[in-house]
Amino acid sequence: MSSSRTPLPPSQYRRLVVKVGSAVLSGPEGRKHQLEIAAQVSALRAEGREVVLVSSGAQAVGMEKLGLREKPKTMPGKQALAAVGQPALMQLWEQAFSWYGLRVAQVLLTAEDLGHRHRYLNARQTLETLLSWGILPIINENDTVMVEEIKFGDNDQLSALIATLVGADLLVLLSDIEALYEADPRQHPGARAIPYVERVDQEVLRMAGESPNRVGTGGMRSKLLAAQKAQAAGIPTLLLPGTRPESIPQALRGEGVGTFFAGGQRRYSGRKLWLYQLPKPRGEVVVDAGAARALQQEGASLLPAGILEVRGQFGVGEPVRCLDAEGSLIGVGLVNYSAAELRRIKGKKTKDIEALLGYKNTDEAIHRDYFALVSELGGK
Ligand SMILES: Nc1ncnc2c1ncn2[C@@H]1O[C@H](COP(=O)(O)OP(=O)(O)O)[C@@H](O)[C@H]1O
Ligand SMILES: N[C@@H](CCC(=O)OP(=O)(O)O)C(=O)O
Repeated sequence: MSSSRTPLPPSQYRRLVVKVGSAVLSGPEGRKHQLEIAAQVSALRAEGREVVLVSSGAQAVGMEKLGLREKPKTMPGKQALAAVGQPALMQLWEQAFSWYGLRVAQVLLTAEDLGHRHRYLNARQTLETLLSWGILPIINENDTVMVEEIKFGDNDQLSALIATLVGADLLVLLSDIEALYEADPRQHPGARAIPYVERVDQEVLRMAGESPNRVGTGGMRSKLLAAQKAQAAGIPTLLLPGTRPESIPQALRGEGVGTFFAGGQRRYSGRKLWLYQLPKPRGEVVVDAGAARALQQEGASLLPAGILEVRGQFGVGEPVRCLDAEGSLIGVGLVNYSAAELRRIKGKKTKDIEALLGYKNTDEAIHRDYFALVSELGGK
């Protein structure tokens, strides 16, 4: 189950996912930064590295196109803005990379796309094909069709998922800030930069200030959560100033810029890692103490008998969070019964399932092979 990756020296990272935040691409210097990032990404490619770009900025570019000073507050407003900005954003990238003879491809995804295993694997094949053709994939969330329930959260989370999906050696987060600081430097100008983070734990998460910048979505906390997700996959993360993209080769040469988050031990691979990283479980099941113990200590599957409560609406095969009676997260798994069915068989013995439902799918509500325990991964 657990597998470890031998840490590579940064100079040998072959496959990189580079995420560019809206703040870097907007404002009077936005186009300049974009051109400079294209130059640096092209240089990485010329060195024989593969790059997948995750680019925010559809809404920021949309604001510029429409001459708006503030981002709309409503979801349809943001979606309409992204619809205006996304083609313009892609046009700018296409132009910028054409200087270096690089062809680009647009890939728009929703969390729902990566929340279904076969669609997840399909997305991977598409990205692998593009990379094998020497084309630079440029990914963004498909803002125009997303609704809150199927949203990734933000592109920091998306980039960590993509890094896992393509088996990247490194995730690079380009933001409008030099590094992670002890505290939000906007509120604490004296805060010191942190060059190295071994593990993203609660203490590190507390360093992040609450709100993002004017155009960003996630803020520093979301970058830390992305680094944590990448860490669970054994992938290191570099947080660098996208306003100075020459920081990318500097960091790869081992010069102390930005913040480096160690990759750590990969605890899971394949399906279990995917379950752990799932952006949006569809519902929750609350289990009794006996079931919690069986799941956590005995490596058992979850039987309907141990379920106390079923929350939300989900279908067969969809991911749900599993909580103990105190509300603590035990893990995430794929259910063998729908929410409506589980409500009818919760707390009941296995032998009664068929009589209650008129059929029996399997004995288990969640099979062990489709369940990822959060405790083994150090919290989520
Ligand atoms: N501890 C911290 N260290 C560095 N930056 C922080 C910290 N806490 C909050 N921030 C803020 O996070 C912002 C970057 O996040 P975000 O607005 O999401 O940017 P992006 O558009 O690049 O995704 C910075 O501008 C910074 O003010
Ligand atoms: N998909 C959105 C970006 C969302 C997002 O996460 O933005 P950011 O925090 O700047 O990386 C857009 O293109 O405007």
